[in-house]
Amino acid sequence: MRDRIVAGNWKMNLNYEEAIHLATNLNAWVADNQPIAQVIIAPPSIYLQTLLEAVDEQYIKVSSQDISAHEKGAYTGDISAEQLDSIGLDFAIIGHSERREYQGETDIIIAEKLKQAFKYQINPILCVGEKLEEREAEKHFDVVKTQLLDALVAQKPEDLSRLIIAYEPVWAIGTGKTATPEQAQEIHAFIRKVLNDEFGVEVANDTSVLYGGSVNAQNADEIFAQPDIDGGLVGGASLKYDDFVQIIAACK
Ligand SMILES: O=C[C@H](O)COP(=O)(O)O
Repeated sequence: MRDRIVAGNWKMNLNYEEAIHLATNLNAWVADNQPIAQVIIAPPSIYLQTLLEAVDEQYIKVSSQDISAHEKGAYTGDISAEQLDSIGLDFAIIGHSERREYQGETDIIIAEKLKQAFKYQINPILCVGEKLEEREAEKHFDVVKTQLLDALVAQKPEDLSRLIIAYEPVWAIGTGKTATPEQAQEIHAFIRKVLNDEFGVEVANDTSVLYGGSVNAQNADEIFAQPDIDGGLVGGASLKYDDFVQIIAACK
């Protein structure tokens, strides 16, 4: 059985008080409602340690939004896997399309980040997904396959048991345009086929593949009902308590 997961990527939103307020309310909701899905929050890095202490890890896991490709040294602003591990953090989003676009992250850099995560037993949420022009040119399967293989072939096979994948079509992120459940299912099944062909049936069957891109309280049910969609990576709607708990509850 694959893990069902709903992760909230807060991106660069919420001040300190808002972050504590949302995290503690979510923690209480999860404790009361015991959802099937593992709930993860990915706050800005400045709040990671505080939120690790503010929530109960049996209810909510805390994730970094990024990880350095380097072990240590003169990399101003970076946070290393070892540092994240040293505060007890178990998850990191890697290769989000906003970092690919605004920070120039390539598949080669992303492969290095994954190696660092695995070295320190951090579970990476690897983001892949095509841009609008790539979808319109019907290149989305090729783009996603290349992103997956470039990131994963360099990893040790035994580390792949920690892997979580998030398929996020760039044209659906923050735009209000969601992939239809059928479009999302089609590419999630394709991702599983690539995993099967390259890394074997166990990795294909056991890796949770999340959908991200304008998931909200209204569309979550239908998206999460697809057989190859194991949950969601949620941006905007994860900042609103009422919406996010409905999305968590929709992941059955
Ligand atoms: O990491 C989350 C995604 O970028 C989705 O963001 P969104 O739900 O605001 O479209």
